Amino acid sequence: MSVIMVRNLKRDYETSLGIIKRDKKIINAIRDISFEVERGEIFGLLGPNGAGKTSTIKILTTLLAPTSGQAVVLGHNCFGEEKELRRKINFIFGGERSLYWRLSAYDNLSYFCDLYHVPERVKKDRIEKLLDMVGLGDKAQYKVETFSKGMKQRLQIARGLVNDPEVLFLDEPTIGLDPVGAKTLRKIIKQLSSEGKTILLTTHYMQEADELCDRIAIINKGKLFALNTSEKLKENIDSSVIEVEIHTLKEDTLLRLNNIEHVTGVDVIPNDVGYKLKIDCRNPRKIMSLINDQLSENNVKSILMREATLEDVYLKIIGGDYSA
Ligand SMILES: Nc1ncnc2c1ncn2[C@@H]1O[C@H](COP(=O)(O)OP(=O)(O)OP(=O)(O)O)[C@@H](O)[C@H]1O
Repeated sequence: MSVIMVRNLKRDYETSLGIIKRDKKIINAIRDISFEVERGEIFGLLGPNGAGKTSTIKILTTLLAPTSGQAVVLGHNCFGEEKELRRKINFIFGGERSLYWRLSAYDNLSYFCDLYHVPERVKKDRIEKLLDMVGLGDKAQYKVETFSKGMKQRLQIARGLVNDPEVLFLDEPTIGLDPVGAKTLRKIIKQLSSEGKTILLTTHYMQEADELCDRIAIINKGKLFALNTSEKLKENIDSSVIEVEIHTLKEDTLLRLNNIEHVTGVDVIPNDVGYKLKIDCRNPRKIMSLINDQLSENNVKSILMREATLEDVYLKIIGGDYSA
């Protein structure tokens, strides 16, 4: 049985418009999403702002009722069996301020242990172990208000583990962290998964998703657009990219590039130099000189060849369409 099972999930919000708020508008935040997550998996939900990621996590963590469809975690219905489920899961919303800043790190965790009815005989050991795990063992008695953002975020992770949850939901866990802080957090997330915890996370950082996630779901406008391992997602798009920076863009350049055999698409991104052309292709070595020929009048500044990244996949799927 899958640890998380989402089937034909839908969630609408009703909002009022205008000053006297008589006009109602329905927002279809989740239109139709289905996926399953297995035990020990790190599962990533990617998508632009407003795609429906947080709403999905809120439903799975029993904080929001679905409009229709099924959301089942650890065999418990997320709507109707909240009490049983809440003991076994936990969640962390990146950048949240659920910690008590006037209390020490230890006392914060102690407070949250009590909320989850963690037995006194295991409480002290668990708190110490968690503080060590997130690298705050020597800061146990320091007040949270003296902590940096990264330290607070790591304490949030510890807070999310006080009830030893089987499933952990992380909404943008590394948002606002410096590269070292984010790396430390990713290491902790991997360690948790290797201990058998199931993790569902959202992130806007493609490299992070690539490094962490066993499987990735890309959603947009409340619908699932792709679901697979990062490797398979990359294989499914044409697997190489030639990036060219040019000073000038001639009228027929794109047409000429698109006519080259093995070229499957060209994106134009204006930049400081003039334009960056992202040419999706197969057999890049074979067509490199042809591309160079076609760009001879475009004042080429640089040209490089690389394998497709998860960001290429994401941009291809989401395109420039950000309207929710
Ligand atoms: N309480 C609410 N009332 C009305 N509309 C809402 C509410 N919460 C979310 N929405 C709308 O639902 C849609 C999905 O929002 P959601 O927060 O789930 O997206 P998201 O993918 O998490 O976005 P982000 O990456 O910006 O966090 C958006 O159009 C949003 O404006």
